[in-house]
Amino acid sequence: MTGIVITGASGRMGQMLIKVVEASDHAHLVGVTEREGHPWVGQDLGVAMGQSEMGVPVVSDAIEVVKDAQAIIDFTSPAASVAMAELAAQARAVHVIGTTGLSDGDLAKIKAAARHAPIVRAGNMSLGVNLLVQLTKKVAAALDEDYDIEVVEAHHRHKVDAPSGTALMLGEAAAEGRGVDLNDVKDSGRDGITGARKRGDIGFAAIRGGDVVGEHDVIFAADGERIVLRHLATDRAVFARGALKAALWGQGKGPGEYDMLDVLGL
Ligand SMILES: NC(=O)C1=CN([C@@H]2O[C@H](COP(=O)(O)OP(=O)(O)OC[C@H]3O[C@@H](n4cnc5c(N)ncnc54)[C@H](OP(=O)(O)O)[C@@H]3O)[C@@H](O)[C@H]2O)C=CC1
Ligand SMILES: O=C(O)C1=N[C@H](C(=O)O)C[C@H](O)C1
Repeated sequence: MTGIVITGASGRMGQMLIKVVEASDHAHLVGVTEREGHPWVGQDLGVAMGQSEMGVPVVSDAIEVVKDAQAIIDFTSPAASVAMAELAAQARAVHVIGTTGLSDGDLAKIKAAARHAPIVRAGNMSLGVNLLVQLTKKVAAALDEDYDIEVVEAHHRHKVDAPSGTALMLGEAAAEGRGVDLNDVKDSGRDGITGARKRGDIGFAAIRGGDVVGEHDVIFAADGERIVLRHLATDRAVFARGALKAALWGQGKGPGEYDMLDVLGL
């Protein structure tokens, strides 16, 4: 049984991850974290959730629980994930990072931590999206710049980052298929008199509202036809199941940065 720590236990993904790990025959919870000052901190997890005692502490200082863990599953905030990467590296535990909105500076710190322990990171941990990444690469490689590529995503009203991590994964896949660097062709947040679309650009658009779990379209639009590759997530369990799979897959792996394509063998 692999001992797991879940960070951000009260969050949308934290709660889903707790359910998925609790239901697993291959993993068990050794601790969960919440940010300092959160009302759950200091309580037993079961009691905090309004259920019976689980024997799992909710702590704000992750050091207390990471020492007993083989893997940490982390869907929180960029600052929290960077701090956790250092702790997980010290404990030589597998760190699964689902957090999105990471800056280049955050990514550099995560890369440094991965010199000491395995880190699996992906902006989307579902099988469906990772398959769509591969399909996007293939379609982009088959089409020339007569086909304008646009990535459109929709998420719930609470989401704080845009474009979504998934949209960026899909944009990077499209750029790779075309043999270009996304940084050179990325066009996001159009507003006002932006001028006509530049040939070869990869555009991004974000919709925020209600309780949308996560929807992504990759559109290849040419004169006379349009190809649309679409993924609709309707249940956060798809992300949580992928994250647990990554935590188990990472056991025994050497230090380094991995993604869900590695985990899923895609
Ligand atoms: N890769 C993937 O497949 C997916 C990625 N995500 C990403 O995961 C992240 C979280 O999403 P979601 O669950 O919806 O967000 P939530 O805001 O619901 O949850 C985040 C949780 O982390 C807590 N937190 C913040 N800082 C710390 C800290 N230092 N230590 C411990 N806990 C902390 C927050 O507490 P508080 O609210 O009190 O600050 C909150 O409970 C986002 O970046 C999102 O984009 C989401 C779904 C799938
Ligand atoms: O914040 C979310 O909810 C989600 N975030 C991830 C992203 O940024 O792509 C994955 C999923 O779409 C849900």
